[in-house]
Amino acid sequence: MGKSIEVKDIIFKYNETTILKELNLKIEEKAFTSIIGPNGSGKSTLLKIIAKNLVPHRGNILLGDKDLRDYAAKSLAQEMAVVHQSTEVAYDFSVEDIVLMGRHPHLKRFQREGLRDFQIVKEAMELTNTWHLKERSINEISGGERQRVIIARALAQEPQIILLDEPTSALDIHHQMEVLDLLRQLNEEKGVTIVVVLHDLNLAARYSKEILLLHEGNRITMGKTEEVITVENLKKAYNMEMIVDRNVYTGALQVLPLSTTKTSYQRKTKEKKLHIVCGGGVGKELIQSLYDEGYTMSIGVVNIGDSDWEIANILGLEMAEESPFSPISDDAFEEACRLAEKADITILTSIPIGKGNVKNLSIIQRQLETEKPVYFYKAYESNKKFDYTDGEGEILFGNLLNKGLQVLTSKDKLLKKLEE
Ligand SMILES: Nc1ncnc2c1ncn2[C@@H]1O[C@H](COP(=O)(O)OP(=O)(O)OP(=O)(O)O)[C@@H](O)[C@H]1O
Repeated sequence: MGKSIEVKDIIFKYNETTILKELNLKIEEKAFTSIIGPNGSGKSTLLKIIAKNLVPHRGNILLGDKDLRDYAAKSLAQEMAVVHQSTEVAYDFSVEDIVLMGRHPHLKRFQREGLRDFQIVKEAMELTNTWHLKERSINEISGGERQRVIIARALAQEPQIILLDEPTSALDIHHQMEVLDLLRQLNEEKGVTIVVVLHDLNLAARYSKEILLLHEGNRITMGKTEEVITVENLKKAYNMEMIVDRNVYTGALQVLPLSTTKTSYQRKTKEKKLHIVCGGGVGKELIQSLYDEGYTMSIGVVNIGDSDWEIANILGLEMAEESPFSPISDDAFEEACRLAEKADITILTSIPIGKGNVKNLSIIQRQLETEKPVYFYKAYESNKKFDYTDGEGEILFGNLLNKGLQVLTSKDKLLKKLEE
């Protein structure tokens, strides 16, 4: 049976500096909890306290209903395995010997490992893709391989709880996903509680059921992933603007940090004013780049809540808005035309055209009737279908090209054109 972890009124200091400030939280059994927060917020310290590697100055930890202080090292190791950040190993053990060490909490004094122990070790090594390394020295394999070996040792321990501090930091993208998929599998199929410190917010959002967000030793919030990964919470912790939306392929929440280098006071603003016709997240990177370049912009028509709308909202841009998931109304259309008229240049992005937003092409048509430049920013060559109107969009778009809509196929070309 798994056990919950309850952190009660924990205060922890290094010398005179208070690192964790009266922290309270509960991680239920079978949870998959990520701990996130900026550098120095106390994530590793908290993990070490839960692992009983550090003793708090005040407060206590309950594992199930028993105080952590009442656990002997061996019985704690039967419940909980820990994968620390630094995976350096002092002695020249073979990889298999290192993983075998995971069996020690289950052996009696002087008892040798039996067949079952070797089987468990082999299984753990196969799951972590390390079996082929078994005879190599732990100090003569790569950092990423070593990290997977240490995870194999934790699995061989057959714990109900696994604590991991940045287990993916030395891994390439393939192995990052492999490790997190494995942790998810252990969690879902065997009910193992996973508590993992992660820096990568996108991985945390994709894999966790629950997230604890720390900032300067305080808990900003803890809850379901959707409740924690919000623009407001991330801003409080990381002191920067981020966009949060859902990945169109995986459906997972994703975080796009906006540039920290060009804060508003460092930005040199440009004279020219642009109007961007975008939507569905197609324009967000362009909007950020143009903003960093110093352009004043308006956008629309966009639906409220769409990720293009979100970035424009954060940057305080003027917008012609429509209600979420609603077709463009006449009022929103007129507002967008008014904004485009005020602009020096109008830019159409590669938006998919549906019945709801086909009016956006009419904004471009109107602008083409003026003397002002109008560009189509086609960020990538694609044969992907863009017309979902049964042909109307394609005809309208063809008309725009005939009327002189200029196509620019890279951001550099667009930026150069804007400078003319
Ligand atoms: N051994 C130590 N002695 C003194 N101070 C320490 C020690 N270890 C950590 N600290 C300090 O405690 C604070 C919290 O450190 P901790 O490693 O828990 O943060 P973290 O959130 O895990 O950071 P990171 O994301 O950089 O790994 C930091 O200010 C750090 O400098």
